[in-house]
Amino acid sequence: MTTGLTVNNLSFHYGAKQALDNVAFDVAPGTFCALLGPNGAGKSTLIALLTRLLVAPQGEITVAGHDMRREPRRALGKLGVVFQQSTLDLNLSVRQNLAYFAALQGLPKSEVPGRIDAALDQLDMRHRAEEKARDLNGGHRRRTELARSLIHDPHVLLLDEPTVGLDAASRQGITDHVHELARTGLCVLWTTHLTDEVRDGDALVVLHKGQIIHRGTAGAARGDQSLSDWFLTRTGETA
Ligand SMILES: Nc1ncnc2c1ncn2[C@@H]1O[C@H](COP(=O)(O)OP(=O)(O)OP(=O)(O)O)[C@@H](O)[C@H]1O
Repeated sequence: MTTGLTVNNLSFHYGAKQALDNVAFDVAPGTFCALLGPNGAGKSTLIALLTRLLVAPQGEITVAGHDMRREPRRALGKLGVVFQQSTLDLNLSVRQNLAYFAALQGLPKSEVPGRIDAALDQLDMRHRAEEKARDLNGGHRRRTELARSLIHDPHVLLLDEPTVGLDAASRQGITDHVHELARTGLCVLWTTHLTDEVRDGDALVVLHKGQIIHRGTAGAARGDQSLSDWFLTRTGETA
């Protein structure tokens, strides 16, 4: 039994359209895994299945040893998620957004203030805690969402193209920070179509037209080429 993320034999159709075809991979604790795929590869569908927004008729998903089909509450309880679209309530403060999520997670009330402070400290956001989410820039909103995703001590962190719409400095900051979280033992799955967010030491899963066409370490995959050129030769798409 793994404490990370395991996906086996996962397929999904939207009507006649096959979005995922027999997808299988795993991500160990302490690993930053980049799920790289061009537009339409199936990344969002995979994230929807991993978060149970969609349920696949076939295949297995295990989160920290909990089977998503048989023990969905336990599996989801070990997951932290940052969706592609912001899900902050812009009329609430940073602290209120996190408190709302803590209540949804059923965390004991007495623990909530301490957990919020610890999560905000991790993202260097404690000094912004009382500001309305509406008044934050895109990078700080993302950091707030990342802090929120950590508040219940997940074992597995899923991020669906988390840098979309951010400026270069914010993109770099979030990418660095999540790599650091993986170094502290978290199992991270980061979907992207941008090869510059992937580092040589990262685990790499390449999804193309619903199928996994490569698994390995990014540095070993690209060899002497840039990852972008390697990706182009494998998929015919630029990234
Ligand atoms: N609701 C839907 N109904 C029908 N087909 C869909 C639906 N959602 C996605 N698809 C198709 O499934 C395939 C995978 O889409 P998905 O959104 O998962 O890819 P993606 O890798 O996340 O792409 P992007 O980076 O553009 O978000 C695509 O061919 C897409 O057109």
